[in-house]
Amino acid sequence: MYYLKTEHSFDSAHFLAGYEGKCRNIHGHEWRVVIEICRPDLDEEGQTRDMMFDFGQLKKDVKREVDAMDHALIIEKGSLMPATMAALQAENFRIIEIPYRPTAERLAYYFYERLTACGYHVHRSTVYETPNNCASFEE
Ligand SMILES: Nc1nc2c(c(=O)[nH]1)N=C([C@H](O)[C@H](O)COP(=O)(O)OP(=O)(O)OP(=O)(O)O)CN2
Ligand SMILES: [Zn+2]
Repeated sequence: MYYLKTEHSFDSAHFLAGYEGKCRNIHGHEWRVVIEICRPDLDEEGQTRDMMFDFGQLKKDVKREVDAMDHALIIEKGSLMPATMAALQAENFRIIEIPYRPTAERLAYYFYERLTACGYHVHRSTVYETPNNCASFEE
């Protein structure tokens, strides 16, 4: 099996609703997203001969998906009071609501799904919250 790996980062804020500890407060991370794709064989001719996939295209697709989460407040749907949401929206802050807690695990799954939907056979999706802490999803 051949594997290709690329990564891209985004800066966004989140908080963990219901968490007992400092992470219940809004705080930010430089999230590092590492995507690994795999394929058992290589292209046999043309521009991508002896490649499983062109890095250039993979990098573009990963960057697009990751940049879509950049400089936002990522919120679990329903975890803020409606008045708080309304006030944030009135300020025109960039809010991304997701249907689950914005943990590294869930974001790893989120990017796994997004890149799979782009047609990649994703081997593993890893999201680093800090340089030392990461979570991965793979089938
Ligand atoms: N399994 C998971 N555990 C935690 C997650 C997560 O996504 N998956 N997330 C958090 C918080 O978001 C928090 O930002 C990270 O907490 P912590 O490790 O305490 O981060 P710090 O870098 O600030 O740690 P210090 O050692 O205090 O510098 C928590 N857990
Ligand atoms: Zn955090």
